[in-house]
Amino acid sequence: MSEILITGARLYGTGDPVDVLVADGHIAEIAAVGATAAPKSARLLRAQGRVLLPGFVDLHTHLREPGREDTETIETGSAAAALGGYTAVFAMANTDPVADNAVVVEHVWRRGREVGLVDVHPVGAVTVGLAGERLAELGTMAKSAAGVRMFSDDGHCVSDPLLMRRALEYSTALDVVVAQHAEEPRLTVGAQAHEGERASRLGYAGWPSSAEETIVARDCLLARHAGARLHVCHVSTSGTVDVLSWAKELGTDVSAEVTPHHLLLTDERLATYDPVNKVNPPLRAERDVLALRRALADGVLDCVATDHAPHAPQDKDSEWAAARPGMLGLQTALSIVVETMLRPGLLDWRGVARVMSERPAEIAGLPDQGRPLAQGEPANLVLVDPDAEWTVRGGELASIAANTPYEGMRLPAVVSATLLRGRLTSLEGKIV
Ligand SMILES: NC(=O)N[C@@H](CC(=O)O)C(=O)O
Ligand SMILES: [Zn+2]
Ligand SMILES: [Zn+2]
Repeated sequence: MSEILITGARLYGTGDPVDVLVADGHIAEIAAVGATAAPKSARLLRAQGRVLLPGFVDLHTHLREPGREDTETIETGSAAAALGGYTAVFAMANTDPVADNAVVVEHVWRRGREVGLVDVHPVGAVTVGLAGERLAELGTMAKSAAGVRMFSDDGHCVSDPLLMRRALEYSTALDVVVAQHAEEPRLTVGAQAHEGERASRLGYAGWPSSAEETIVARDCLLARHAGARLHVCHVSTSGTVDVLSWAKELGTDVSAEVTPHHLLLTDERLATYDPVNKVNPPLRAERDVLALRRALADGVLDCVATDHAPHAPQDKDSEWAAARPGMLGLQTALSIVVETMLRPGLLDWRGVARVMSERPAEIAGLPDQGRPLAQGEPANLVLVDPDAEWTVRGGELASIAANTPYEGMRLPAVVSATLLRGRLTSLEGKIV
């Protein structure tokens, strides 16, 4: 395998620029500029003082294959991930057929390997067909070639407490994590938007914060009693932050993610009537956004996950109530984190590495991702130009779907290059 010499990179955005020699899929050497023992044949990647970080890990992606290849495929989603700086993604189980058995998870895993742009880890469904009635065969999926590490009915809440309890108990024996889409369905019947003044003025049925918070509180208690690990998907309210903070103080083994869109956007977007802003859980109030940012900075929220959710134009460009919830996220995540966390001084680049790479890799138990930038470590890397800006155009993103809420926005930070096990997967906005 050919060597790559990254010259003049700043590790975690700090200190003097250094040279990083990548060989055989690993970091072979880190030395002062010009001081590595790089062979003449090594390919040069001029970093020009840009920021080098461990490759990002997304615990929450919808790749839509099998079933909705008209909106995204494992190939196009992998390309979006590589362009966004990701080296591993977790593909949610709400496909058609549902990833509730070894055949489907192995297909997703194999297809991800064939494409080879990012490690695609299938998430297994908790219940058969996401129907919330019977547990799926978690053990068979965990022991399959796909080696499933995370289970979720995402898109649906495992709302039956007995089923959730069983899933948590079972997960401890398999050493896997159950990720919950926290939404008490009895409280969100017909819900269209964040319950509040804006939704009622527009006549939309409200999605109350309590529908999320009650499930998170319940699941923290269930996980604690089962001695199990729980992961909470797409946290959206300040009340959930309070519940998580309490549960963590008690020593509950719970982790939680926040999406870029919940860190930036509020239900003010409802005024546009544009369903590109419709997402589950819904965009919330300013005070929620501020609480989520603070919680991500201080570790009550562990990581950022995109909830990348491609949708076809016919499922999105309709009246609000008929539109599907969800928005693209893989190629814009870093820029939104820079805009909402780094620029206001809530996180430095070290912190960005923590919330976008290290913590998600730990939560999922990936041994070769989110590793330190040090000699001998796997070369899963992303090089970021912190000073560059770009303008988002949905039609230019690698996804088949184009449903980005950031259309036309000018955003900070550009991914210059992504390396997966020492091989370039993206370079200057192009797939390699
Ligand atoms: N987030 C969404 O609004 N939609 C997701 C499902 C989910 O994450 O709950 C989808 O699959 O489209
Ligand atoms: Zn969800
Ligand atoms: Zn999701």
